[in-house]
Amino acid sequence: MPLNKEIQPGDNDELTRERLQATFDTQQMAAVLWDSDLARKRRELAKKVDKLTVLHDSKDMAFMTREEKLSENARKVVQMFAHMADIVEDPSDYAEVFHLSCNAIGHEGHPLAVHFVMFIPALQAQADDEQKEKWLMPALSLQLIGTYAQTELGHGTNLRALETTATFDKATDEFVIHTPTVTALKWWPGNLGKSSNHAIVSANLIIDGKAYGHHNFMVQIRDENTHKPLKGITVGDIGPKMAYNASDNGFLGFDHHRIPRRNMLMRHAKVDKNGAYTKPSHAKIGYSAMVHVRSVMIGHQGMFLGAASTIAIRYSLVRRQGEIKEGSGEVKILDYQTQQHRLFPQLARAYVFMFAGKEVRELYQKVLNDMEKGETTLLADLHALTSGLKSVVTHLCGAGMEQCRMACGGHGYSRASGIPEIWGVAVGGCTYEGENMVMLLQLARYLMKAVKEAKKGRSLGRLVDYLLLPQDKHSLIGRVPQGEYGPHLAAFEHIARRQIFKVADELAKLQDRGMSKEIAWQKKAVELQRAARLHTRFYLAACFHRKVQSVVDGRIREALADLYHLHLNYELLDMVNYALEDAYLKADQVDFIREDMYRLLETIRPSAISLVDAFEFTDRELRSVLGRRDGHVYENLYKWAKESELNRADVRQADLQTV
Ligand SMILES: Cc1cc2nc3c(=O)[nH]c(=O)nc-3n(C[C@H](O)[C@H](O)[C@H](O)COP(=O)(O)OP(=O)(O)OC[C@H]3O[C@@H](n4cnc5c(N)ncnc54)[C@H](O)[C@@H]3O)c2cc1C
Repeated sequence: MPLNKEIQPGDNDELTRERLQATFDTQQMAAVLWDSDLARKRRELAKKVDKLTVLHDSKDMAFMTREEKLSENARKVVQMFAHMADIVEDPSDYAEVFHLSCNAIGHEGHPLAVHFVMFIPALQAQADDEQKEKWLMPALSLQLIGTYAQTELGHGTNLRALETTATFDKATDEFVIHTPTVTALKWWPGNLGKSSNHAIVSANLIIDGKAYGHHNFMVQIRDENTHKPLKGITVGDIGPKMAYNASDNGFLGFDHHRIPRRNMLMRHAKVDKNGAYTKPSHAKIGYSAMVHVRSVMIGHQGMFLGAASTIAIRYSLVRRQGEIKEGSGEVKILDYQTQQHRLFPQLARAYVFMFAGKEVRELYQKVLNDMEKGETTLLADLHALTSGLKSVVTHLCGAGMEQCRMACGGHGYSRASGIPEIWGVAVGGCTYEGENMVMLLQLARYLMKAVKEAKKGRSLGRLVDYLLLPQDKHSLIGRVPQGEYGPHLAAFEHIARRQIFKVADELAKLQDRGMSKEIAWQKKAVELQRAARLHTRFYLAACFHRKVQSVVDGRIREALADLYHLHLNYELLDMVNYALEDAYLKADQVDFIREDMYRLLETIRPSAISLVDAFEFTDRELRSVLGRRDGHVYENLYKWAKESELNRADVRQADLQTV
């Protein structure tokens, strides 16, 4: 039995030869990436979806109009729920259901996406017991379909400036929801435009003329039977986007629309019938729905980059172009060092983003459990961690996927590669759930607080403990026996710590000179977001280290360690200017890192196919001709092109206009 369980009869010979070189069992590696139980569930689920033709794309999504995509995904999501009990082992297992959705529907969205990703988690976290009783079961059984409406046409990041109002009317025990200006229209919420009949709406709470800031309200927006917008409500779709075009992101306006007082989500903040307001125990407690999405999106981004890496690496093993040695025949493009240097670091990032996603989901679960008991100490840590990870991971994913696309040459630019669709979806993550730059600055604020504590010899939280440690003057990279990577990780730590303290000192100096705190912050904002990025990249490297250490199987651990060491080298070179500034690294050490990175590219090359096979993406899920598991790319590219709507007739009426 070959170690690589992906080998199947009928595969392209080149890929089979590649797969026979595997030094580890791909299914065991899949268990490290997904956890063994989920990996098993994913495999079984994919087989069931293969047999259920109602869940298959009726034609390639690339050839569909937006309206066709929306209808197609509405059809499939209904079928998905109708067959849910036969396909998934545990419908409450988010990861399993997400895998089903990736196979059946893809990444461009469906009418129930925000309902499950944001609406239900927001209800779970912010509704009180009585409200949960009323709305949660109907939501879970799809009697009501909801979205999360926070962003407005005029304001996204600056939540304090949101204009929608919820004014308490004591006489009727109701809130009056109103959109006072065009810029107050809710804008962007997913599945608002056409699909949802309810929305959790963020609005500025006003009682007796006093504003209490934005709070969340459950608002029915469409009739349950006719699906028509209710009186006083204007709702529609915001039009086509870069991607997510199977999703109906929408706009929403209210004309003095009345809802019962008890429609304010009251687990934390409360308003009684006399208009008395009780504030939440923690200022950020209402953000839990956003933190939830951030905590799942890290792993999803890892999956997106993993998918793009799978496509590009498989294709690079099928594609031959040019010769390395004249006369010895065309080589697989993955044999070029430049191609390896382009792709393997992206693969390593995909792995570590998946691992970080898992760590963060575990922390989120812990924070949720704590919050049930009224304990909120870890919420700030989680907020800081997810803010940094969300920003760094989405940014690096976007950049990494673009490398994957370019590595596929012209065919990468075709929708047949599948990369443009995944890329478009992935980079949306740079903006939603908190715009990246803004999130980095929020993490920077936390880091500046942590410096203040560190200077008093105290730690603000586990993730910033390292700020208490002394700074080494010089790195030991290249000065310890070959194969020891402790000094590499120490370099990440050093670079992050130095930048964090440096910018804290600079801020303090500006303020000592009489500059206000706010203006000083502006003067150092770019340096502050750099500090946040470096802190997060250290976290990611340390997370990779923890994962490698936790693996028991020797062969898996060795293969994973190669990827980890490549990651350390590649990322360090990417940020080497910080280590050169204070002469922490010397030029010969930088050369050492580079040479070791080139060595690792060669080491990883024979395992490349197995490292991507280990993601166990199905062809149905990848939706890529280039990334086909069996490697039969060319004949299928030709077949795919023939499906183009422009090929339906040899000559169309419009073609005659130009002759
Ligand atoms: C695909 C997608 C899906 C979405 N889904 C939803 C949804 O379901 N529900 C919902 O409510 N919203 C949704 N949104 C909206 C999203 O949450 C907002 O777009 C996001 O919060 C950013 O707000 P904005 O668009 O107003 O950008 P802005 O806040 O206007 O930001 C524009 C630029 O200004 C900069 N900037 C802004 N403030 C600062 C600051 N304080 N310091 C430094 N720089 C700053 C930003 O860095 C950015 O570069 C979605 C958006 C997208 C793209």
